[in-house]
Amino acid sequence: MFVLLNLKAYACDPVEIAAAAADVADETGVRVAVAPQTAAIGRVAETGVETWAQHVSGVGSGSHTGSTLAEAVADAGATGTLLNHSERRRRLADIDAGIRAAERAGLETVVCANNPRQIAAAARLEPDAVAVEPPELIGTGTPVSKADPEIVTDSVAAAGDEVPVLCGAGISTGEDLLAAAELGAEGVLLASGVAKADDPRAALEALVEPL
Ligand SMILES: O=C(CO)COP(=O)(O)O
Repeated sequence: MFVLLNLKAYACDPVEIAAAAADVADETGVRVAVAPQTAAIGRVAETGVETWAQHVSGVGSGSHTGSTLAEAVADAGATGTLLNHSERRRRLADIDAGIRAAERAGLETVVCANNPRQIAAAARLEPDAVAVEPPELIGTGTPVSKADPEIVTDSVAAAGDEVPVLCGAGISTGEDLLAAAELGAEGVLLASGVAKADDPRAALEALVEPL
């Protein structure tokens, strides 16, 4: 299972969480990546943890003020990027351009979507993986794998054989992770369960413990 930890814009210490994630990955062999704020990518990557961007713009270098270049986040140490997160929705053409920009920069891509229909469309754009996250469950602590297991199994079917599916929203425990795996997800995307925890290291350790 791939554990992709999205720190969003939470008021957490990204380096402390990244160092804990690097240790947990080393100690358990579980693939754990951290997606911090863009400005923290370099500092997070220095911990040795697999580092992702939360978003890249679908542009190359040029006159694009305020954009986030895929090449720039790759230079800073990121090896992958989320695209079209529920809190950063893009139009289809922008998602396509974002995937192509990420590919040019050598970044792995996970395209997020709300439901199995959107997962089918996202998978046709040929990202490395897709992630289904029902927006109504994000940040609730109610795991998608329990509240709406069919959205995961239907997304796995919709994505087809070629594109792995992650699931997210409300995932915070090892039990949630196992449930996601049983539904066919190859990873989880999570945020508040670790980023807002009093002890993020302990939260991460407990999360991967049953794997
Ligand atoms: O949006 C998410 C991850 O990208 C899920 O957030 P929560 O884990 O806080 O529900």
